[in-house]
Amino acid sequence: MSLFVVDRYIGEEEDGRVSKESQSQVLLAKLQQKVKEKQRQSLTEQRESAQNEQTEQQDDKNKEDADKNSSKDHQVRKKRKSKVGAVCDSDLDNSAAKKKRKKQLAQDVSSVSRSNETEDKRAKDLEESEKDSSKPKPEETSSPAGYTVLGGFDSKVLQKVHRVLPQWLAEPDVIHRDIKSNLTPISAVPGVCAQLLKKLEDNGIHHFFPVQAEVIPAILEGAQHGLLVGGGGYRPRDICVSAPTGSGKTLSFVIPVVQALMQRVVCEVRALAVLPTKELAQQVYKVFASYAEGTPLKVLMLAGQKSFAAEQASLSEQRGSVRRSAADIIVATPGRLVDHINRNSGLCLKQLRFLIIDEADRMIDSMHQSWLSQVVTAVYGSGAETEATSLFRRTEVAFITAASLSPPQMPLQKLLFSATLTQNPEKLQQLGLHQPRLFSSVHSAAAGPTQKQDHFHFPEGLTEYYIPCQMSKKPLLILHFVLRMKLYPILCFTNSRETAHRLYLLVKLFGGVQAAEFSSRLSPWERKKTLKDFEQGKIQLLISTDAAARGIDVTGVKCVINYDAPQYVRTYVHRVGRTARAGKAGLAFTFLLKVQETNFLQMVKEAGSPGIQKQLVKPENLKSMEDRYEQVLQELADVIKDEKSRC
Ligand SMILES: Nc1ncnc2c1ncn2[C@@H]1O[C@H](COP(=O)(O)OP(=O)(O)OP(=O)(O)O)[C@@H](O)[C@H]1O
Repeated sequence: MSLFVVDRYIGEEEDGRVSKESQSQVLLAKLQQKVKEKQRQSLTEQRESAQNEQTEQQDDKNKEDADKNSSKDHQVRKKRKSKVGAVCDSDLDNSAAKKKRKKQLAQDVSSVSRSNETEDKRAKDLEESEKDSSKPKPEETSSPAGYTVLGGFDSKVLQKVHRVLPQWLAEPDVIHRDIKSNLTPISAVPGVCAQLLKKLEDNGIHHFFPVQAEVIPAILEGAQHGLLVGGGGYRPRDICVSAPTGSGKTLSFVIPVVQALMQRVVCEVRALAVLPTKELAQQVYKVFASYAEGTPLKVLMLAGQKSFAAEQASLSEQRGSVRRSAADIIVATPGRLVDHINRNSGLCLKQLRFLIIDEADRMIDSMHQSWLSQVVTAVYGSGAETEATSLFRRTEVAFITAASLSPPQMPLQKLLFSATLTQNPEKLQQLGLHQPRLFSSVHSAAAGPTQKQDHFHFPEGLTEYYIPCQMSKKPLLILHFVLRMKLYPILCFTNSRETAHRLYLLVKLFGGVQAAEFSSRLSPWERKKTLKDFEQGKIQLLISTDAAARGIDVTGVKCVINYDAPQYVRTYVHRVGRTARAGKAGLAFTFLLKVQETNFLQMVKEAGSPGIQKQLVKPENLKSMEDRYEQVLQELADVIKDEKSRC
């Protein structure tokens, strides 16, 4: 048996420090232990078999001698019968045989002791090597049992293996992060049709943001010869976009998809956008619906806002004797989408051309729900009826050969968008991307091989602060912040819905600000209404769980407060990204307990934050609020008690 030591990239956490407890060492130690057990076992077996052999040999000898003796006795007895005086001769023979037997026995004993000596020596060696196991020697590599022992238990320096990204990840098309100084007039971006340009103008959009100026032409290029083939007659490349929060990623897929589909003749589901939450689906649905207006395209949402039956009814319509799709573009959440696929509700994805995965890193994390594999099966799955009627062949991504290109291809192009797109190739692998092309504001190659995987760009207009505080003073501090600084509208995040609810009750009881809560405590309808009120300025302070951390686009949020520090850097990036959107300025404050400070600041720094400043609040500034605060705490206790009794 031989072991191979493979230097493997074991993640960024291990970078720079060699851990004794690293998985590979533990595994190696286990293997070595097993090898030693085997060696000991084989030694015991060898010793036993040697002893057995000798005992057998001895038995055989004795038997042989006995046989010889008996035949001699027989002859002697014969002779006795003939010669009486021959007795002495026979006695002489017997004594010679005894002597011979003794000599043989002595030889056997000495050979056994010799062999025992060798075995003892081996066992001794093994014991010694075990005692000295922390310092294995190279000679140990050849053991009697034929095992090869590699490595040892001493702490040796592991060879540092740098992350090597695939070329498409290492060398992306770079997107400028600074929106304001990199605006492109909408008419200067090639490929956008007059109808959509007018629509953009009508919506007050005169310039494209950097991400839009790069990504819109790239998607359009894949559809310039119609929906069947991309540039050069090949299947279009999948597109991944990693750009800061609020940089305008939504329009960068809405515009090219609407344009690519607007010339269609027959209504079929050709674009599917999947988003993690109902609220985000609703938001993207609105943008699609707005730009599809005035075209023949129909946009539909499958996110559980309506009943399943109502959604099912809206999916298709009867035209004469055939049922036809009633949607060209569907915006869905993964759960509802899978429901429709599994319950055969009439959702047909056989003509799907664009699969848009927004908040892609979050969607990859929810891949265990296998929503993507179900969509892909629905796209490529064979159906007798479609095979017969369809002009086009659908084949999953594979090697391109002359034969595979001969029939007209109906490709499925995947478009991925996120502010925190993972650079982990193993995670991206799950998406089955075809010759992907990455557009990113983070240039990995330029940043060097030691750059952390979780490295992101923050919006240019964002200013970050942290406020050191004590647990008991946090509620009072937030009241001070909200009521004194008046940076409305404020979006405040907590780590649980219970905290969000209590904080909301406290602020409401204290008075002086229009507050609301946003979490899974509310029904979908209440959540929708709350967001609308917040957008319209009816709510000045929205206290929310991470339900509103991602993607939610509320224009003009001036300030984000992390009442509870987020545990993960991605959560932080998305939370603070609710402000400083579309090139505007914004503030983010994070309350940090003493114990959280070091780790949190390190995490944010490593994530690529341009700098987070310390903001101190003098205790005397809180003095004037303390009496009222104590009184409100009493009232809060009563309200909570009352709520509990009603549950
Ligand atoms: N070219 C543009 N000109 C002016 N405003 C724009 C333009 N493009 C987008 N916006 C506005 O910028 C805001 C942010 O856009 P969007 O929601 O698409 O950002 P995003 O990159 O998807 O952010 P997130 O990562 O947080 O989801 C929206 O209010 C949108 O209307």
